[in-house]
Amino acid sequence: MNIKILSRNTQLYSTKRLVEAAMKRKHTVEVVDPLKCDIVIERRNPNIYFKGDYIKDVDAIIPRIGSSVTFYGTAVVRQFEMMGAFTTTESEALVRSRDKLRSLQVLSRAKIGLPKTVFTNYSRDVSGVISQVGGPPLVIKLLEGTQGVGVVLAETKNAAESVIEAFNGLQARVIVQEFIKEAKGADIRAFVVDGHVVGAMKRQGKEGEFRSNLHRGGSAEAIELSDEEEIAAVKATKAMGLGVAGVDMIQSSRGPLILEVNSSPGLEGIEKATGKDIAKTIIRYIEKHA
Ligand SMILES: Nc1ncnc2c1ncn2[C@@H]1O[C@H](COP(=O)(O)OP(=O)(O)OP(=O)(O)O)[C@@H](O)[C@H]1O
Ligand SMILES: [Mg+2]
Ligand SMILES: [Mg+2]
Repeated sequence: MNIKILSRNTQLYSTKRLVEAAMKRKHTVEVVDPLKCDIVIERRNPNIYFKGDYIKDVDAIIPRIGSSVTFYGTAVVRQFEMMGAFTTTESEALVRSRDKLRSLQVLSRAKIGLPKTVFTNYSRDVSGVISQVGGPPLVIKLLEGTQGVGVVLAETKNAAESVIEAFNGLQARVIVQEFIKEAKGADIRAFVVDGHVVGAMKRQGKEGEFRSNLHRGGSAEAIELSDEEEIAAVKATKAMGLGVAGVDMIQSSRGPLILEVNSSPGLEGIEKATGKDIAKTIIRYIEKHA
């Protein structure tokens, strides 16, 4: 098959692994920087112009779209869809996943456990918002953060008020969320491909850090999910409409709670923690569906 990996950087671990896995299975594979693609639109003839030529006969694409280029990256994914290529991440699902508020709305309708979350447009009544989520300590998140940046723990009412007011002053939209203390700075990343959990790890934040993100210095180890956790991860991925997803959840006293569903989850952490060939699993998923 002719597979394109949409990625800005051929040297990234995930990109390299996907290229390697596709080659091993005898596919033709190329890394395409979505920002270097021109989208050509005319009657009944959707095209993409890349490096001086039109891209032709693509069977499948694997979008690896960073959150800073969501708009253009999604347009390129959509164009490949118009050209009839199979995609491991549909453009609609990609956009949906990039907005934490929209994601939580979709997940809540699908009856998936979530930390109680409040979104307010303009918080004249900051203290009302704070009491909605059960008072401090609470978590404040930028709507479009990633890698743990823009996720703040406010331990007192005063701290919560100042942080919310500061973000509002910067015109940054935030959600306010109950803090799940029992998680003790740990979370679970479940990697889902084609409706199945293909690997899972528990991440622990470094000493004194409530965020478990590996980019924030957390450590990871492979774990076996409980049935309840596995069902939650699969259900969340399905609700988001994603073929490949990294589902983040925390263990609470009332069961697993989903924090977010990532649509371009990195392969390095999960492959190193589990020793599994996740890249190959993604290529096999394409072989089954493209
Ligand atoms: N409500 C909460 N209660 C306890 N811990 C939380 C809560 N929300 C987030 N955390 C911790 O903070 C981390 C980062 O939060 P979240 O996943 O929402 O942000 P992110 O910036 O999008 O991260 P990612 O890089 O995984 O996309 C979580 O992995 C978890 O360890
Ligand atoms: Mg995220
Ligand atoms: Mg996360």
